[in-house]
Amino acid sequence: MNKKLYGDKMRKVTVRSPATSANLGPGFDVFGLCLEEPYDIISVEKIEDGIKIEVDGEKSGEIPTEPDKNTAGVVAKAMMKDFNIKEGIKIHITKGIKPGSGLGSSSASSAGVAVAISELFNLKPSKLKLVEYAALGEGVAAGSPHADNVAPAIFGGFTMVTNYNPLEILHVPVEMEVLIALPDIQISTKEAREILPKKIEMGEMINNVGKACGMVYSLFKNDIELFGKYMMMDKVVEPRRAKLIPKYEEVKEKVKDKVYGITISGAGPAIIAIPKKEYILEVKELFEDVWGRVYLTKVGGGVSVLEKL
Ligand SMILES: Nc1ncnc2c1ncn2[C@@H]1O[C@H](COP(=O)(O)OP(=O)(O)O)[C@@H](O)[C@H]1O
Ligand SMILES: N[C@@H](CCOP(=O)(O)O)C(=O)O
Repeated sequence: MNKKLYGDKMRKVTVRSPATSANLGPGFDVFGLCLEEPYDIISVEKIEDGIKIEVDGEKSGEIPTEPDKNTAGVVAKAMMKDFNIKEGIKIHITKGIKPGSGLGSSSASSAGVAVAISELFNLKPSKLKLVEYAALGEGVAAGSPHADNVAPAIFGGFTMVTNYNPLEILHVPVEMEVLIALPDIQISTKEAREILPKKIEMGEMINNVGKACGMVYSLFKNDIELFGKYMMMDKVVEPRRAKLIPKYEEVKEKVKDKVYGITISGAGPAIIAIPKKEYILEVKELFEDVWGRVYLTKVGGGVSVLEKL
């Protein structure tokens, strides 16, 4: 971090905002995991007035720069109003996370800008409050302000959104290596939510609550095998979205003895797997052959400040 004396004269803050993997099977709209890679780099700089947004990097041509349509702009606008900030800001986003990937691309911008603004104007909100602001961005990207990506992006580790209105987040720090495959297609979260049922059967509910409880228990017992087993047992969302991802079922079957768990990351098409140590490279190569891009990464610690000027 740049250690210049900034005091009141701080002009610019740059943060690294990570990808996140939501749902983890049975924890739809509740569970989220922060990843170390990929990530967006976001800087927020004071200007005279207004909110200006510039975007470059992965598929940046597809991302709106109007503040009301960009997730970062929506978050910035709300924070500046609530904290009565009279100056303007320029937000520069370098996308490292492909939009429509199932890796919380839109949320990374929301979470990153929330942290950068709070540092730049010395606002000191709680982490929970930052998640609340960041979740507003998801309203424009996904059509609902779900917080299961922004929560791990801000807290790091594994998070559970246990209540909306008021928002409640539980945080569990975890260490784990994960493989993320990114097939070369885009899935809009909004559309992947529309194919889900509005109501589910009692049996499906009992299954998913049971498996989700098992996953949380296994984290506290450090039992990665049990965590991965339950992660693959979602009966509600994953089976309905699996058909959107080419070769997903086929590959899942092929690697079932080489990973502790595998499921769709967020709304897809990204796939998250927890590989058994001895098969990491084998599974990585298989994913690369079928889907192209693969990240071998770890659970991360959340948005970090890179520079203050
Ligand atoms: N700052 C941003 N970063 C990424 N996507 C954004 C941003 N602002 C708005 N969007 C829009 O959000 C949508 C991508 O979000 P979403 O479908 O939830 O995918 P992801 O899983 O990658 O977050 C795209 O329509 C994109 O144009
Ligand atoms: N719970 C949401 C998560 C969407 O995550 P994203 O990374 O695809 O934006 C859902 O599954 O719809």
